[in-house]
Amino acid sequence: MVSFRRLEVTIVTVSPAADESPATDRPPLDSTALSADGALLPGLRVEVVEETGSTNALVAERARAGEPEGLVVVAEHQTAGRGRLDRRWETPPRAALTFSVLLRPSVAPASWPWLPLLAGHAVGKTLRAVGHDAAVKWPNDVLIDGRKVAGLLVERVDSPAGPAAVVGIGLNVSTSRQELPVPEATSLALEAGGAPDRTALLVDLLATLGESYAAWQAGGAAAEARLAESYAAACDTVGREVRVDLPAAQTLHGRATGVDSRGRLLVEHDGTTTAVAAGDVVHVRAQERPQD
Ligand SMILES: O=C(O)CCCC[C@@H]1SC[C@@H]2NC(=O)N[C@@H]21
Repeated sequence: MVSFRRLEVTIVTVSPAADESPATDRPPLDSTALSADGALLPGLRVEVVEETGSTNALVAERARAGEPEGLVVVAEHQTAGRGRLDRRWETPPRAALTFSVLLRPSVAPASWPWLPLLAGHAVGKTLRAVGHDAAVKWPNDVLIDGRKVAGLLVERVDSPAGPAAVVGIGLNVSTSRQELPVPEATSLALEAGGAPDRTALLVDLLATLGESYAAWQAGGAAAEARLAESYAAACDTVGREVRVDLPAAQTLHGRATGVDSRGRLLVEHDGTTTAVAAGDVVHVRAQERPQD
């Protein structure tokens, strides 16, 4: 099991406001500090690559070849970054934190759907710890003030060494308004008037993720019940009118009322509650609600 200690990291502002033209002075990650044999992050092996197609693809390949859990690959630039539902995830070089973590959870596969929620929750906690008003959007996004700042893509990989999960995280750090793909997205720099140091932020993110992962693996059903409560409290989706596009081209409209002990979103409509295991959620404004 991966276990790595909590680190106190000071996040310093180093870049100009991202609202202006794209920053040209984006400092590289400190790969020496990150890769120093787990010195900063015991239990993890961090590799920084200048450019790759997708860190999820790269880590999945390593998982198939038998790599043990704890590998983290961070890319300064992805040329074919993958998002959920076959979407693309594009960020300019050094403007984001784009990385993937290889895990081999010992818990039953039925519990694995917790992984994206657990990881998104860890990103939200880390951002709140450095002063951002971050919330999670079920199941895979992290928002600041209703705008998406981070997305997660968790993929299962089968290998002779057993099943693995690749947890991919993309967090917009110094991305300017004009570099963002949609107006509903944001970056830390846009929210705070300057970008944090990405190395320190990555260390903090990985430490928080490691803590949550260890507690989940060790805690069984009680830990999942606690996680459901804590996730729901940090979830911007809960309490909202939502439209959920379900995998079988069906759509569900209703009010999100909570998250159950399996991580499913509970959606209430006409007195009936549906537990949603997978779907694309839209937070619906009142005027967009369908006529009953
Ligand atoms: O919001 C989404 O749809 C998920 C985006 C996930 C992007 C990250 S960036 C690091 C990792 N590598 C990928 O190709 N995708 C994930």
